[in-house]
Amino acid sequence: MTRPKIAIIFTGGTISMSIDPRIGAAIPSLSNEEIMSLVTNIDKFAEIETINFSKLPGPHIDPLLMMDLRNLVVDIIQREDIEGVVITHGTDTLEETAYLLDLTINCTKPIVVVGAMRNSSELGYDGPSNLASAVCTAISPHAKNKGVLVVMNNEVNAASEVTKTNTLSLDTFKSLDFGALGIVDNDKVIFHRQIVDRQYIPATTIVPNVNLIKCVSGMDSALLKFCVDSGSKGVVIEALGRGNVPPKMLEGIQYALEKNVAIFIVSRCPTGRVLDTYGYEGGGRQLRILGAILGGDLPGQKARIKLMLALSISSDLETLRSLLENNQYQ
Ligand SMILES: NC(=O)C[C@H](N)C(=O)O
Repeated sequence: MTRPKIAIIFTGGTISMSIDPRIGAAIPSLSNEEIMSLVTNIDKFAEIETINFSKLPGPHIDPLLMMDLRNLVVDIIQREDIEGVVITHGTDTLEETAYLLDLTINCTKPIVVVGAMRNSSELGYDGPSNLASAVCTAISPHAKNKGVLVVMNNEVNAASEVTKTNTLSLDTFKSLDFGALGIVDNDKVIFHRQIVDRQYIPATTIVPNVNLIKCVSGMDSALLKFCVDSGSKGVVIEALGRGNVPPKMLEGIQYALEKNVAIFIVSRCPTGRVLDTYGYEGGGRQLRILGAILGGDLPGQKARIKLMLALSISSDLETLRSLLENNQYQ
């Protein structure tokens, strides 16, 4: 019987880690073959080709590497013999890589990102079961045309919606606004809903100098001005509530926009979208009139990826607005 062929690209993360006895802490150490040997019985479902990208922990993966990974995935997914691609990744930055892949790859074949919360030296290493679920998702006909998916702990989430919510739990990846897309039940994938708002940004390069600033009460413009003066091409502001900033930040926002540095507003609240509801000083209405762009319900780290990609297409603020807001605010 011919089985579907799946490429698994290994990038590192806890799924590749064990405890190094010299330091008593986890580092990437397992070979791809060692990991695959623990995913018992997967060969009954799929033929696996393993590809090495890196052996890096999540915090060592930067946006330029994410783009290299994206270009590799594009090459592999185009191969006729490959039905789907699975990517192993450190969970700390998994959502950023998954979102970058989702925004920049336009294809029907499944692309699944997976990791582990416990390394292979810990009790209950979850890498093999997560990998098995990821492969089962990649071969599922139902997973076609759904963009990039994140599979962990038997749940399937959309890369555009999911975020890491807990430092320890196996159940850490959640789509806080909308809930999971589906589940992996043994080898079957069951979807409960569709993703309504997928977006494609035809970027093949990325502009890495984009900063993220989280608002706090009483904040002033110092950090914002520092970003602009040190060469930022755009700044994401995790604003307060519905998308408002303390009044002393207005001067910095104006300073940035005068220098053609894009200001992309999201909220520091874990759920809900930003909107220009408030008209007081520093309220969203004023930010929008000044020229700030609104980022919907994205968390800051994903908004930063989106802005970096959009900046590789254009630095014109109005073009950026239409790419980033994508008709959400008309
Ligand atoms: N669970 C994990 O993968 C966390 C790890 N620190 C990483 O991102 O590489």
